[in-house]
Amino acid sequence: MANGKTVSESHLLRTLFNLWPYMWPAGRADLKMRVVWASVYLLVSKFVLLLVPYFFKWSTDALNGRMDLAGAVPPLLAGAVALVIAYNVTRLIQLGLNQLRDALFASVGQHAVRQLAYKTFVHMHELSLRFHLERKTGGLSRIIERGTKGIETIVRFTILNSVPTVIEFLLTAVIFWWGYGFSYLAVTAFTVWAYIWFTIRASDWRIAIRRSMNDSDTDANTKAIDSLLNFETVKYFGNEEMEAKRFDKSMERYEKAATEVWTSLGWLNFGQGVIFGIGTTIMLVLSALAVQRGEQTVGDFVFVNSMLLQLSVPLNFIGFVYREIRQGLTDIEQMFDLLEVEAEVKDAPDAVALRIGQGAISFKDVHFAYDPARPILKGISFEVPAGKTVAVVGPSGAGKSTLSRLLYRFYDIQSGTITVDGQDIRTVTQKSLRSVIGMVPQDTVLFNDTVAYNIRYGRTSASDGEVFAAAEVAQIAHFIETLPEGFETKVGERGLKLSGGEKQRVAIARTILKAPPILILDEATSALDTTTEREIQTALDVVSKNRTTLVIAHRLSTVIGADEIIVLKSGEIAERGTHAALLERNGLYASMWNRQREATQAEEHLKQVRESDELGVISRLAPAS
Ligand SMILES: Nc1ncnc2c1ncn2[C@@H]1O[C@H](COP(=O)(O)OP(=O)(O)OP(=O)(O)O)[C@@H](O)[C@H]1O
Repeated sequence: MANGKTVSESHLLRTLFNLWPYMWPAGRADLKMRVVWASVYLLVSKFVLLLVPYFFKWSTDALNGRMDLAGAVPPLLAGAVALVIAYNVTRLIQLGLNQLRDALFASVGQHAVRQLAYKTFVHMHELSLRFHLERKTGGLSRIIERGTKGIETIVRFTILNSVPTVIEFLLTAVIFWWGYGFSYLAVTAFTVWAYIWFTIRASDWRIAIRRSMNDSDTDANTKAIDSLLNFETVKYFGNEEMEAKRFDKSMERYEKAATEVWTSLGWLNFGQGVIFGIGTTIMLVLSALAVQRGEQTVGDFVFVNSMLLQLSVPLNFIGFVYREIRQGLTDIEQMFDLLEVEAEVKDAPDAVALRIGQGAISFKDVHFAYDPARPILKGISFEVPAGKTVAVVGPSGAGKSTLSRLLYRFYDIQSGTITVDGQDIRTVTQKSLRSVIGMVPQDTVLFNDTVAYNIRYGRTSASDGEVFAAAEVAQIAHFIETLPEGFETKVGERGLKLSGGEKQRVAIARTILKAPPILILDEATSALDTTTEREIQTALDVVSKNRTTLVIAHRLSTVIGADEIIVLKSGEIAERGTHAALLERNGLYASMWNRQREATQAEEHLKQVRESDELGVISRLAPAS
C-alpha cells in the first residue's frame, strides 16, 4: 500500500512537471502576463474578501449602539447604512475581480489545451507502424479527448486556486488567533485538518473508482468502433446480437463504475458537511458564551459566523480542487504515457536528406523479423537498377509485402543493408526517403472526403486540371464523371463507397500526382476482373515507365515484362531471372505459372459454358415465331 502510494505520488509529480510548460508557455509573453495579472487579481480579491466580515460586524454593532464610529458619532442608522453599503460594495469588487481573473485565464487554459492536443497528434504520427498496428484507434482517440479536457482543469486549478486558497486559510487563522485567542485558532485548524484529511482519503478512494470507469469507457468505445468498422463482416456472419452483447457487457461495467462514482460523491459531500458542521457549532457556542459573559459583542458573534461561512467556500474548494486535479491527472496520465512512447524507427542524429538520382534500389543480405522468435527474411539480396522493374512473387506469407515496408523504413532490419542510390536508408531522413517513393498499397484506405481530395493527397498543391489528368492516366476519370457529384463525391469512411478496383485506381492517380522516382506496386492487380485488371495494368505501365519499380504480385500474368522476377519462399530467394528463363528452369515459378494458367483457363472455360448455357436458355424461352 505504502509502495503503491509512492508510485502514485511520483506519477503526480511527474505529470505536474510535464504540465509546467503548458501553464507558463515559452515564447508567449502575452500569456505569461495574463497569468501574472490573473494571480494579482486573485490575491487582491482575497484581501478584499476578508474585509467583508468586518463590515458585517461593524454594522451589527452600530445597529446595537455599541459602536461610536471612531468618535464621529453620526446618527446611528446612517452609520449602519453606510457600513452595509460598504459591505455590499466590497462583495461586488471581489466578484468583479474574480470575473476578471477568469476572463484573463481562459485564453491561457485554451492555449494549453490546443498545444497539448497538437503535440499529441504530431507524436502519434511520429510513432512507428508497429505501435499503430498494436493500438486500437477508438481507445486512442478517447485517451486524447479526455487528456486534453484534463489539462484544462489542471492548468486552471493548480495555478489560480490551490496556492491562493492556502493563503486565505492562513489569513483567516491569523485573524482568529489575533482577535479571539488560541482556542478559536485550534478549533479552526483542527476542523480544516480533519476536513482536508477526510477529503483526500475519500477522493483517493473515488479516483480508483473513476479509473475503473475510464477503463470500461475506453473498452466499450473500442469495441463499438471496432464493431462498426467491421460492419460488413458482422453482416456476413449475422453476428449483430453477439456484437451488441459484447458492447453491452462493457457498458454494464461502465454503468456499475459510473453509478459508484456518483454514490461516492454523495458520501464525500455528506462527510465534509458533518466535519464542518461540528467545527462551526463549537466556534459559535464559544462565541455565544463569550457574548453572554460580556467579553464579545453581538457583532463578534456575527463576525465569527461570517468568517466561518467564508472559510467554508475555499474549504469546499480545496475538496473540489483536489478532486478535480487528481481526476484531471488520472485522465492526462495516459496521454502523457502516450507522449513518452518512443518511436521505434528514428532518424539518426546525423541523418541527412537523401540525394536522389535515378532511384536505384539494393537489398544486401537483409535479415528481418517482426518478432525475434520468428525470422521472416533470411538473407535477401537483390537490386532494382535505376528505371527498371523487378517483380517479387511467391506464396502467401513468404515476406513479399515486408520488403516494401522495409524499403519505406516502417521497420528497421536486423542485419544487412538497404540502399537507395547507394545511400543506406538508415543514414537519411525518413521524410526525404519517403518523399521519393510512391506506393500503391495492397489495401487502399481512403480519407472520408471527396474523390478530388483523395487524389490531390498525392500533391496537395495540384490544380484541378492536374487532378483530372492524373485520374485520366489512372483510368478512373470516366468512372468519376458518372458519379452524381463527380470529383466532389464523398467516398465514405475508409473509402467504403468505392469498389476495390476503384479505390486502387484512386491510389494510382494520387501516386501519379506525387510523381516519385521510385514506385512500389503491392499486389496492385489483385482481386479484379479481367477488364479492370487490363485497364489498371495500362495505367501502371504508363506510371512505371522510366521509374525504378518494385512490383509485389500474385498474378504472374502482370509481371511477364519485368526485367527480373524474384521468387520468394519462406523468406529466402528460391529462384530469380526473367519470365522466359524461369519457365525454362521448370522450378517453383514454372509450377506456379502452370497452376495459374490452368486456373485462368478453367475460369474462362466456365465463363464460356455459362454464356452458351445462357443463350440456350434464352433461345428456349424465346416465343416460337
Ligand atoms: N506487423 C506484423 N507483425 C508480425 N508479423 C507480421 C506482421 N506483418 C506480417 N507479418 C508476418 O510476416 C509474414 C510475411 O508477411 P508479408 O505480408 O510480407 O507476406 P506476403 O508474402 O506479402 O503475403 P501475401 O501474399 O499473403 O500478402 C507473414 O507470415 C505475416 O504473418
